[in-house]
Amino acid sequence: MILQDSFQDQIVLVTGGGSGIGFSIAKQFLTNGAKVVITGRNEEKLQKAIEKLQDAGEVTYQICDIREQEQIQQLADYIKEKYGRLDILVNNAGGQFPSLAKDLSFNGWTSVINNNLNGTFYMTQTMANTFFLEQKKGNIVNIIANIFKGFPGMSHTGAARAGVDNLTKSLAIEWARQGIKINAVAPGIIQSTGLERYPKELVEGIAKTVPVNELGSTDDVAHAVLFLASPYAKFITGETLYVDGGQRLWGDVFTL
Ligand SMILES: CCCCC/C=C/C(=O)SCCNC(=O)CCNC(=O)[C@H](O)C(C)(C)COP(=O)(O)OP(=O)(O)OC[C@H]1O[C@@H](n2cnc3c(N)ncnc32)[C@H](O)[C@@H]1OP(=O)(O)O
Ligand SMILES: NC(=O)C1=CN([C@@H]2O[C@H](COP(=O)(O)OP(=O)(O)OC[C@H]3O[C@@H](n4cnc5c(N)ncnc54)[C@H](OP(=O)(O)O)[C@@H]3O)[C@@H](O)[C@H]2O)C=CC1
Repeated sequence: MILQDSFQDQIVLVTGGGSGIGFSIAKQFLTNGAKVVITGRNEEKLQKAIEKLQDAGEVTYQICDIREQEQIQQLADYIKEKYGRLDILVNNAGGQFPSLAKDLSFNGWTSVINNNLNGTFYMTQTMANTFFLEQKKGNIVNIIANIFKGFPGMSHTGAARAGVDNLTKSLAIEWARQGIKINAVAPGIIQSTGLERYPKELVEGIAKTVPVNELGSTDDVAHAVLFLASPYAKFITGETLYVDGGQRLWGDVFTL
């Protein structure tokens, strides 16, 4: 993507940047001149990612569970001390597991809501209060999922991501006059480390359920994120961009 140095020396935070989609987002920002902080819960994973990313530009990591408000404030303090500002937040960290609603324990439901809805809100509010509202400038991109027709088989994450989809619209308006833009990217099925954790029988042949007959790549998602964070999208806010090969419009994601 030609971005004409749009991200030169911009400070970018990518949650869950140690693997998969988040790793590609971090790499693309670095390649386009940004300084990037990646976060996650697993230090070894983050260190390995830094080793692979450091040739592309200035990148550091912080351990931060997005469900832990104290850890999020510590992360904000780290960025404030190191850079004095934050330009772009990518809320990519998240995850869930397949389960029919009837089999979900209350704790299983809560863990997925916490991970994908509450964690995203905690991170967004903390970074807005610490940086964006004071700066009167900021750009937020939330990674959600294909929830266009609901998410049968993963109703917990469907509910959580629909919450983030709507939060994106609300905050786009609440913060529009403060120079803050917020959009979302909804990936379809992406060939990534995350997908490797799903049962084989669910994933086998899944590309056939995608109209374009292939899975997306982590770079496909990263390109959409960079577009929304770039000046090319300066008049776009409160929007969700589907990166799904048309899947939201056609058939089932997986057989129940
Ligand atoms: C095939 C189509 C794919 C569709 C496209 C989507 C793809 C992706 O999003 S891939 C990328 C995402 N990566 C992941 O999803 C990572 C894998 N998931 C997780 O790491 C976890 O599921 C978690 C983060 C969502 C939950 O972690 P945590 O809160 O630490 O969970 P606990 O181990 O404490 O368990 C809490 C609660 O949840 C139940 N549970 C956890 N995993 C499963 C499971 N695989 N199946 C059923 N139930 C599960 C667990 O049993 C606990 O409940 P209780 O037993 O009642 O206490
Ligand atoms: N791959 C796909 O087909 C799709 C993916 N998505 C979403 O895209 C995002 C990236 O997924 P993908 O790259 O595929 O999968 P990964 O599992 O590789 O990435 C998820 C990342 O999030 C981090 N993470 C998860 N929970 C937390 C938490 N509580 N606090 C901090 N970090 C956390 C993980 O790091 P660590 O383990 O170090 O905490 C990991 O780096 C996720 O939100 C996912 O649900 C949505 C639709 C489809």
